[in-house]
Amino acid sequence: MPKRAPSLPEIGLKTNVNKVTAGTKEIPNIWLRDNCQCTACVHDDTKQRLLDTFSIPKNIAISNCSETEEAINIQWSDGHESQYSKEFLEDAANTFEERAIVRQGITNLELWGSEIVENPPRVRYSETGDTQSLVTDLLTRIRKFGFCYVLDAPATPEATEQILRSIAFIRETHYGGFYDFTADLASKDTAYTNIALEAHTDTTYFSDPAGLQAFHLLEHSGGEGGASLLVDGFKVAADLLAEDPEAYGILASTNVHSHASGNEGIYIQPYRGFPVFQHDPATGIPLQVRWNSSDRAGVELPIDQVEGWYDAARKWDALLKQEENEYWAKLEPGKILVFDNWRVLHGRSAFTGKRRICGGYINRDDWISRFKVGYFGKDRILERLATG
Ligand SMILES: C[N+](C)(C)CCCC[C@H](N)C(=O)O
Ligand SMILES: O=C(O)CCC(=O)C(=O)O
Repeated sequence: MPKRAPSLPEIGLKTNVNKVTAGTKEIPNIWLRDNCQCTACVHDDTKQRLLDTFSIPKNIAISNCSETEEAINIQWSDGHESQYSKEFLEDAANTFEERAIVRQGITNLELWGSEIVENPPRVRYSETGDTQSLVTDLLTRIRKFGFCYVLDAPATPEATEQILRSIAFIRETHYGGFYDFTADLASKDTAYTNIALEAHTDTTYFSDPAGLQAFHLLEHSGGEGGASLLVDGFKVAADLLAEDPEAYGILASTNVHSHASGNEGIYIQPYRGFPVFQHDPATGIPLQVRWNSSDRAGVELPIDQVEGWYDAARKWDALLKQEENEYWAKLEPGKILVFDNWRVLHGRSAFTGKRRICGGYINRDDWISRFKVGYFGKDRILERLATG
């Protein structure tokens, strides 16, 4: 569990002016009143605000207040009574980084390169059917490393789907929901061929790219090749930032468009362009790598200025293709690969023969939600909603 900030602000009351303070910060009455957690202000089941925020008088004041070791009790000038735990108030006064931890489900990231082949993150499927602890272990490793294997899984689409659905519902796309594909161009996308695919993230053409992606190789017969490639996009982005901050800045600030246009009647593009690298503006924490050269459409620059973007992208591409950043592995029946498509790029070598893979996409918000419940617990999540 992340440690609470060591220097927590002293929570107290300035009774002479009837203000709640957290260290040197005065907590505005309107925020306090609006975030009363009583069951008249917050629906006990749905956790939604019942209070009409703007029915609170702009000059709401503290009529009476008392402080205990753990909490602050307030009688408001509108007659309402509220109680706030000091931990709740500490959270409100904390740094953006601290407040983001529970909201975004943040753990310490383990960046990796090709050396991960020595000890890749993995969990073991157990016949016990206790998928809840399996899922928490699986997602904790994915949150930390960006990917994890599920070993000893039944080599069936059914078992694969069941494991994915124990995380969250599978995302329906124009490829269907749970996918089971071979090189037959059943969908007009190069994934459904046997050519090599360089490291990329999927669904850059969706406004909200798939969060998790899973591959379970069920069969590869009568041929060779088809090795799987993983690259830690956050690690390589950090390397680019260190080596060429200008190139990094161009890729982090230039919007790029993408498309999926191979299937009859389907011409998908996101509602806006997105940069290759995205961070949380409040904390600088890396959020997403969006990279797919095959599906790239326009670069959102005046045409006579795009060369700088290409120069920066060439440097990024070269780093992605450095052996030290490439983790190659042969997937096999019973070994399910699940990875964070917002961080880890994937690819494959060309292959011959019949090769069949099943798996699914899960939305970012849905898998992070499931991770948070297992890692932080419901109570901690709920108590941080107003202050995150
Ligand atoms: C088979 N499966 C549905 C996983 C992939 C479909 C193709 C994904 C596409 N090439 C992209 O990069 O988004
Ligand atoms: O066939 C594979 O191993 C990967 C295919 C792929 O990159 C994809 O489906 O996005």
